[in-house]
Amino acid sequence: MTAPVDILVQRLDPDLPLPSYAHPGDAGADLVTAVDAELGPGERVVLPTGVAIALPDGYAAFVHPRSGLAARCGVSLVNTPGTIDAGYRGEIKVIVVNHDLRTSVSFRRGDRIAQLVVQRVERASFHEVGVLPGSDRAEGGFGSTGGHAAVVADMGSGTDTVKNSASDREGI
Ligand SMILES: O=c1ccn([C@H]2C[C@H](O)[C@@H](COP(=O)(O)OP(=O)(O)OP(=O)(O)O)O2)c(=O)[nH]1
Ligand SMILES: [Mg+2]
Repeated sequence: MTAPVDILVQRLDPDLPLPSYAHPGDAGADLVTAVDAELGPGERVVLPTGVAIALPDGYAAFVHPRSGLAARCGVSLVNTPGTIDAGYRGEIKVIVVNHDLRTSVSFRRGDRIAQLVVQRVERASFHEVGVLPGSDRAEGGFGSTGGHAAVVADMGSGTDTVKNSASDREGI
């Protein structure tokens, strides 16, 4: 295993843990909520985590959802992944959303709500040109290669459910 990157952490709430990996080899270090919260269907909230960090230059950290919360409760992050810049010294906050249409979800202080993935990032310098070099993909995008899911539109009572035909699904 490669040597870990040292990251300075300020504990803004002395009773809450530092970000921590559940297992060796995990990519994400879990973050906890510093406050209780209850989210109704479709609601969102910004939750404090009780920690601030100083990333080394050339790194960023990304706040990712936890798949267990997503699968069990429909909970994700509005801005997934949230970006923590190397120069940011404020408290890491997590913008949680309850995507479930029927069920509320509650969090208790100390619950693990998200995970922080630390990565090296490149800085780019942007050079304006009149014409870009050609490529095989060219301007194709947004499903241009096909193979995506069918759209099923419910047209309301008294009408049949309308499914897009395969030819409709070859891109937009
Ligand atoms: O989920 C997140 C996303 C961002 N941040 C903090 C760290 C980040 O460095 C800063 C700014 O984030 P971002 O650049 O995504 O937001 P912005 O809306 O562009 O704000 P700004 O104008 O401050 O850059 O907010 C969080 O604590 N949690
Ligand atoms: Mg920004």
